[in-house]
Amino acid sequence: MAKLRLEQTGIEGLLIIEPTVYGDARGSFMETYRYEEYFNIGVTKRFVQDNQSVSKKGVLRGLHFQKNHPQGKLVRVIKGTAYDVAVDLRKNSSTYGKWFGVYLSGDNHKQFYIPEGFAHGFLSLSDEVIFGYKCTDYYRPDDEGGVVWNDPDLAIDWPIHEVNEVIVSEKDKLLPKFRELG
Ligand SMILES: Cc1cn([C@H]2C[C@H](O)[C@@H](COP(=O)(O)OP(=O)(O)O[C@H]3O[C@@H](C)C(=O)[C@@H](O)[C@H]3O)O2)c(=O)[nH]c1=O
Repeated sequence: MAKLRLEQTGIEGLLIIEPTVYGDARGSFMETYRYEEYFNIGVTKRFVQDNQSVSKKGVLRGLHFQKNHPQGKLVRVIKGTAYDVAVDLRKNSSTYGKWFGVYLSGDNHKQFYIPEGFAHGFLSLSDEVIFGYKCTDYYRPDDEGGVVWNDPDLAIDWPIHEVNEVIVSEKDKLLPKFRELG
């Protein structure tokens, strides 16, 4: 059974989840998603897509969202360590414009549930980060939105001192600022 440990983040709906890990002489085992148990702690949307990315140290992906078909995401690091950030873009939220960051690693097994209505991104802090996530809606390239990672108003405290250089895609360098979002 999953036996989940839950941490609140101070932002409604945004959850840190720690599944139980069963270690034995062979290695370890954990359930990374189980519908009814995750539903009971607030992960209520169905998932329709699973993704995996591999990143070198210093790669920063984000901050991304979909405009008309928002995706909730259950994210985790399978191998390596990343600093993962969600920004609340829900206009009716008391924490609108606030960000929350958490270290996710293959060793701490933490999962981050980012509901619909957030921008999401992460910074890879180890030589290789294998990142896996489930999404509540399909990827639609024509619906992509984003905010530039180093937006001055969001002022995200990325741990860039832990990497030699920050590597950002050309697409992500051109993302608008938070105050330019409609
Ligand atoms: C995200 C995504 C990308 N792709 C393709 C498009 C492109 O050719 C290639 C790389 O796409 P990107 O540069 O957008 O990948 P990436 O920068 O890793 O995008 C991801 O970033 C993180 C932070 C998220 O939160 C995700 O939702 C997603 O936006 O993969 C898909 O086919 N399906 C997908 O779901």
